[in-house]
Amino acid sequence: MTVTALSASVPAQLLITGVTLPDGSTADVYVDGPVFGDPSSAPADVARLDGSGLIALPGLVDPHVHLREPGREDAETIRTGTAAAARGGFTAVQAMANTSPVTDTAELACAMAATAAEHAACVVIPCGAITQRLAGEHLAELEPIHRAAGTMCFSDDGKCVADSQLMREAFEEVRAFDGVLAQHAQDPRLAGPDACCHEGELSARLGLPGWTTAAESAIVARDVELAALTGARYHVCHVSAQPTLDVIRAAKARGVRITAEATPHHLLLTTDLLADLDTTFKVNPPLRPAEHVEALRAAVADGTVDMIGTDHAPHAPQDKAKAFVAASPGMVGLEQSLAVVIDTLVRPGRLDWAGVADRMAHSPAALLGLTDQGRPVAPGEPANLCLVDPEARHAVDPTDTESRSRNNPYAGRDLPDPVRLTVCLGHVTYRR
Ligand SMILES: NC(=O)N[C@@H](CC(=O)O)C(=O)O
Ligand SMILES: [Zn+2]
Ligand SMILES: [Zn+2]
Repeated sequence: MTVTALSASVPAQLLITGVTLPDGSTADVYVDGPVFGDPSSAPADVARLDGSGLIALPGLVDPHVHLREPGREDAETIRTGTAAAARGGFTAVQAMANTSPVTDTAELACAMAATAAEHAACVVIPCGAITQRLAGEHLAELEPIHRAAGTMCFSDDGKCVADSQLMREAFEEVRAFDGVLAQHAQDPRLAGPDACCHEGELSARLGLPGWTTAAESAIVARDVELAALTGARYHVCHVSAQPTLDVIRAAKARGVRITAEATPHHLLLTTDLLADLDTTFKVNPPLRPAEHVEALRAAVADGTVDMIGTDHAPHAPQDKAKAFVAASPGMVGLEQSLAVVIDTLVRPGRLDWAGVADRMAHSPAALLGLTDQGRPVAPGEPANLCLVDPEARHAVDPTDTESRSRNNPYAGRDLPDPVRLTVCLGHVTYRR
């Protein structure tokens, strides 16, 4: 099993025979350098791979990962985080801005892109901050970041932009280049920095500060009005709660330009995992009861939730080995994202492979403005591929990872082990 940085390889030539495409048809797929070629034009001695029983998805795109570089390279780096991405089938990721320093200037966005060009195993898009230092007081260099780094998406993720007027001004600035604001929806008065458990019977019993679903849905409802007012695009990070889904449905019905993502952990895990106060399961927004998990699955299936975003959030051991209220929130997710989608949505018959390609490649690529990602697996298209064995399974081992961190909420769980091969713009970035 190998993971390779893009800069350390040349585009490959590879013929994958008899593979199943997302629409259910069978075809040969020919990786001819950076594009897919016509299989009948492949040379007789080309390297071959038997694709029977395998699914050829487009390379997956993750709109929400934390790579921790610069500032917390002990927890993750661009190299290790994108290696985990390649192993998870991803060919592009958006790196959130809550690094140290925060990605709030054009210079810092370009520095991240330069590091990625040297070390990354997939395409890395720097997300720009909405406000300077994520402090929620003054706007960051929105338009300069867009101009310098091609960034379309801006977010204070980790923090909520609570100031309505500042949010309005940010919408107005990104509207000019058709950019999008991605909100970490957490009203800081309803769910403050200590909030760490879904507000309900369990938070009361454990004595943990509650995180009401209204803290999420109220912010999204406000932002919908600002998106409608300004005509700008709006994206909801890591939706966790049923009332928020109602707000998103109503906004879409009104024609507001809104998209939303769900994480794999909110699609599988429930709040009762907090009963033993294991900080691995501490995350923002918190794990919710089963009725919210079910509502989220239905929303991904019907398209109310447009895409999957892992919110891959690696943390060093000492930041998790603390009292529950003091521990850092977040969990890794890149290497198990497709596995969780298969078990929660594909196997139960709620999403077909074309749906997976849409929620995990086409939709996030459109959000980020990536024209060469999330495209069909077809001759003439960019050679981005995630080759999937839908039957393989294993017990998840948190130490068997490309990530530098081990805060894996699926430890010991029986899950699919689907990714056989990842190809990014013709480069074989992962092969098992
Ligand atoms: N999700 C989390 O609990 N933590 C994220 C920040 C975030 O996505 O809000 C992190 O950066 O660790
Ligand atoms: Zn967040
Ligand atoms: Zn995040």
